[in-house]
Amino acid sequence: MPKTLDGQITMEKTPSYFVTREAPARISAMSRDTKLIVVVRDPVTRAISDYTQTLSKKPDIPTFESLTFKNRTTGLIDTSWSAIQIGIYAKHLDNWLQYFPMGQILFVSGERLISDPAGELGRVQDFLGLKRIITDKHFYFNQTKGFPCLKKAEGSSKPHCLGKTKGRTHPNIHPEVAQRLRDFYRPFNMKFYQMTGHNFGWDD
Ligand SMILES: Nc1ncnc2c1ncn2[C@@H]1O[C@H](COP(=O)(O)OS(=O)(=O)O)[C@@H](OP(=O)(O)O)[C@H]1O
Repeated sequence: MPKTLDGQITMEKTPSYFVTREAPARISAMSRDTKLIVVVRDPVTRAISDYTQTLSKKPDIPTFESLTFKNRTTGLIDTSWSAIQIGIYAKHLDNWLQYFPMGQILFVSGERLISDPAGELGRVQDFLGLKRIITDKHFYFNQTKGFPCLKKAEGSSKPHCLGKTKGRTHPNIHPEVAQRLRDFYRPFNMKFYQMTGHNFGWDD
């Protein structure tokens, strides 16, 4: 990490940090004051999104259903499959709380990042002790993309949406499979809501 000067904030983003066992100890050893931001979304949608991303690179992988279950008849879920494992947020958070207090971690709602990007980024700016520079006026909803986009990209006068790999169409998952996954995640989600003091609304 480069040294941060007064008035600067150094940021580093890697999706796998949150689920990497060694990450909290290593980051804490580097700087105990590091602020941590984690974007979380409904773990069922997250698993399907994860699968969709893998499928786009390896079209020959088995179906989502066959990877989800260890045993389809009993409904036993394969928790060793990373797409499932990553969504057990309470378990991963437990690991971080051994090294960082809750006040140093901000959980951003992936759903609200889409429905109210300025509101969610407002929380991020407050958490980082920044003035709320990014507001509603920076975004518009792009009907073609189906997502919010920036009215102007940084250093440009043109609108900017995230790339093609963000916001892919998900395959249809059998409702029974999705329901079984909802039931699986519910207790972990409840624990996560309790730990963070925030109901993300995935089980409403
Ligand atoms: N504004 C905007 N535009 C496009 N996409 C948006 C936006 N805001 C959030 N999202 C959601 O971001 C999801 C992709 O991010 P990833 O989690 O794959 O990013 S990363 O690879 O972990 O960095 C992606 O998930 P998928 O829909 O499954 O592709 C989106 O739902």
